[in-house]
Amino acid sequence: MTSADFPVFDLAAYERAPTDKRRALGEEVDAICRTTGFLAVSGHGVAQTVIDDAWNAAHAFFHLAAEDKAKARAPYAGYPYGYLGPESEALAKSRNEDSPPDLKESFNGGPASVPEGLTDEDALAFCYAATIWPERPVGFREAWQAYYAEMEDLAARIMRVFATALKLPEDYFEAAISRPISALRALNYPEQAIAPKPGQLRAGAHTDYGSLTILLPQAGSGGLEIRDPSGEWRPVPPVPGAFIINIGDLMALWTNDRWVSTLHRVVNPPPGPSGSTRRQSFAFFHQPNWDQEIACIPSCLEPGAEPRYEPVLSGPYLMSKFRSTVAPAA
Ligand SMILES: O=C(O)CCC(=O)C(=O)O
Ligand SMILES: [Fe+2]
Repeated sequence: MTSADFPVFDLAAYERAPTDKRRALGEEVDAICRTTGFLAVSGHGVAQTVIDDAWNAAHAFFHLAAEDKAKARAPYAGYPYGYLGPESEALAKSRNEDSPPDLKESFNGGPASVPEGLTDEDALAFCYAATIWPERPVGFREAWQAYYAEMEDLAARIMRVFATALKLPEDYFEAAISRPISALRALNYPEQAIAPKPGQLRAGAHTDYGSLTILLPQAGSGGLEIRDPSGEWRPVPPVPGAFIINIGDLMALWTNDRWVSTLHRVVNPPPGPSGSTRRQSFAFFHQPNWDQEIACIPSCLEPGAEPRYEPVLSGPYLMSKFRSTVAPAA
C-alpha cells in the first residue's frame, strides 16, 4: 500500500498475493476502516472505455435542456430512479439536520433485473422500481448498464478484501450480497451563478447508508471532504486511475463500530469566475440483499460486550434513509 496523504490500495496486487500476504494487506485495510473508512483503490481492472463511455453519456445528459432532462424525471418525490432535478434532496436530513436542499442534480439507476420469486411489495415499489431512461444521448442506457455491472463486480471483490480485513473467510459476505440492491448515481453540481443560501452545500454532511460506496470524482476537482477522527474537515483528492471507496452505515453496524461510516460532504467552490466550476461525479452505492438482516458479526464483539445496535434489514433501512432526504417542493 502506498500512502502519501491518502491511502491507495492495489486490488490487483492483493488478488495475486498468497494467503499470508493477503492477511497482512487486510490488516492495513482494517486500520484505515477503523479511522476514516476512505481509501483509493487502484488495480481495479475496470476498462477505461467503460468508464469514459458512462462518464461522457452522463455529461451529455446533464447538458441537455431542462425540459429534455425532465422527460426522464422520477415520477414523484421519493421515487429513487431517473432524473432528480436541482434542489430535490438534502443529504444532511438523513441525520435529522434541517438543511437547505443540496446544490446538485442527479441521474439514478437500480438493479438490472428483479430476482425470480421476489414478491415483497416495498422492494418491488422501491429498489426494483423501473429506471426512467432518457431518450438522449444515444447509447446512454448501454453505457450506464455496462458501468453499473462493473461496479457491482468490483464491490463484490472489495467485500472479499473487507472479509479478510476482519479476519473472516473471504466469502463471508457472499450470501448477503448475492441479490444486491445497489444504485448508481451520476451527480452534476452546476456552476454557482447565484450565491448559496446560508448552510447550503453541494452535498450536505452525511454518511452513506449501505455496505460500501465506489466514488469517481471528476479528475482534478475539489470539494469532497471527510471529517477525520479529530473532527477536522479534510479534502479527499481524486486519485488518477483509482476509485475512491468508502464504507457505509451497514459496515459500521456489522462490525459494532469497529469500522466507522465517516461523515462527508461536498463543499461549494470558492466564489468568483475561477471557482464557479461545474463538477461531475459517479457514486455507486453497494447495498446487500433487500431482506438481508445486518447484525453485529460475532467476532466483532469483545468478550462480555453487547451489540450497540439492533439488527436492521438492508432494504427497509435504505428506503427509510433515502426517503428522509427528500426536499419539499420549492
Ligand atoms: O460527489 C461526490 O464526490 C460525493 C457524493 C456523495 O458523497 C454522495 O452522493 O453520497
Ligand atoms: Fe456520500
